[in-house]
Amino acid sequence: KAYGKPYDWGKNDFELGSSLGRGKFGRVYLAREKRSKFMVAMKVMFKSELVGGRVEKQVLREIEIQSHLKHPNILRLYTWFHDERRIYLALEIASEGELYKHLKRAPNGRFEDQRAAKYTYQVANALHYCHLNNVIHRDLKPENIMLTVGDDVKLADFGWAIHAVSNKRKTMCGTLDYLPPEMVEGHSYDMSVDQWCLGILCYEFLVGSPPFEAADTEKTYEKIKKLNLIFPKHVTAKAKHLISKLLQKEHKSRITLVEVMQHPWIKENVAHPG
Ligand SMILES: O=C(O)Cn1ncc2ncnc(NCCc3cnc(NC(=O)Nc4cccc(Cl)c4)s3)c21
Repeated sequence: KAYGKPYDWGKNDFELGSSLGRGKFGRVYLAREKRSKFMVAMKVMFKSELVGGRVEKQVLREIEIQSHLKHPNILRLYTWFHDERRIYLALEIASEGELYKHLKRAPNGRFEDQRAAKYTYQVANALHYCHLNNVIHRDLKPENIMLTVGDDVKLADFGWAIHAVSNKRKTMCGTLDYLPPEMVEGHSYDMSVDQWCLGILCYEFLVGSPPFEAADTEKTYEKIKKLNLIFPKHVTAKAKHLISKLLQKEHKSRITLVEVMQHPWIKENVAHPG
């Protein structure tokens, strides 16, 4: 083979194993690279479905973005390839699957401060790395965050969301809850949309549901624009301070990801951040 030219991987390099989960656009299998015996999570998508869903460009953008991102809290996309009918993504394995199902299964459907703060810190760290690489995730939510066997989170799915069929959020507008005001109002937006989403995520970790959840689209938009933030009494003052500093209507008033990682609520609840 020509040296210097990256090896072009194909499906014959891998043995597919059991199914790890199913999403809107395909299934995920445990897979092993034959020569090295390296294990991956192989996401297999049908081109016909992607074209139907008009998301093929997003998958290609995701591949372009994610294959260049290397960070301990971002799920690695090792390689990808396609045959006449399917596209394959060879992904890092996060054996605990989607964080969403762990949130639903936690006592009272919410995380304690230590766990919520640890995951908030790790997501802020991953987002900070993305922003340093001019990547805006824009679709942050518990379904797009994977959990490892070591209880660390991995940001995933830099394209469009897929949902594991079992614990899919009931209403397909789950993403809607996370939309910042500037996106609801169709205004221009910048990197700080991720800070807004991190605020929604942190709230959902501590409360078990997003702050502006409502019965329908219109009501959710109204609550986002009105920004009436109500905290249950178990949420501590420090946590409320951090979330309120992220859920600012004015993008420029949102605290930075570095300030999130240094916030007293994080310092107090995360053993050794960094
Ligand atoms: O819990 C599970 O779902 C199963 N499971 N269990 C363990 C495990 N370890 C790693 N990954 C898993 N699942 C794949 C997670 C994804 C990461 N990146 C993605 N990207 C994507 O779907 N892109 C995409 C698809 C269709 C259209 C468009 Cl626009 C974009 S999916 C795992």
